[in-house]
Amino acid sequence: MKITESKLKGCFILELKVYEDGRGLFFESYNKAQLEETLGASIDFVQDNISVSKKGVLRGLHFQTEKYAQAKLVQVIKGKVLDIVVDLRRDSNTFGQHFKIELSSENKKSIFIPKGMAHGFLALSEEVVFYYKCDAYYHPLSEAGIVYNDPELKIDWEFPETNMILSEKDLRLPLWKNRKM
Ligand SMILES: Cc1cn([C@H]2C[C@H](O)[C@@H](COP(=O)(O)OP(=O)(O)O[C@H]3O[C@H](C)C(=O)[C@H](O)[C@H]3O)O2)c(=O)[nH]c1=O
Repeated sequence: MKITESKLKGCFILELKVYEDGRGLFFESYNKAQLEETLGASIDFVQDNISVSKKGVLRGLHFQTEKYAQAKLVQVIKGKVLDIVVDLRRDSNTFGQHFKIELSSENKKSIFIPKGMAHGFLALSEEVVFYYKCDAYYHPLSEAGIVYNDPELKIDWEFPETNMILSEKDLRLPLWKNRKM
């Protein structure tokens, strides 16, 4: 597995080693020891999530606050997404900046997203199966987010806004300047 740090400190891109043969292929989607060695810290995921999205679905930008903040290991099992991570950490020199990457079942890349980040993705293929591990449980009262088209974040989703599909909840998410801390 090749691991490189993104421009957001602590957010890593994992390129998994794929073993192909006449039957198909195999790859380790998660290896605790290798990830902990990279992080220099322990990681204990407690919840796995799967979402299925059709082309144009945008889920995000989401995060959980305070003690329910989640670190995530995200990957695409089927299809392709544009994945976006926003640095919410006030003491970070990339505070307010975002990192974007294409994740797909083809490139088999995954990203480790540390606590203190907002996360979202846009489905670029007809169907996307998105799978991710979280190191804190879902806690609805701690759910928070930032609206996808916030004028300060200036995220280019590289997709026609008229073709985007968002939940009512996500359309009503606050601006960056009004986000829940
Ligand atoms: C996140 C979550 C949701 N739910 C329930 C709550 C709703 O009734 C339903 C759909 O939830 P939601 O619309 O928040 O799902 P997404 O829009 O995919 O949310 C995710 O979107 C982005 C990409 C993320 O990174 C977050 O982890 C997560 O917020 O599942 C649960 O039961 N457990 C959970 O952990």
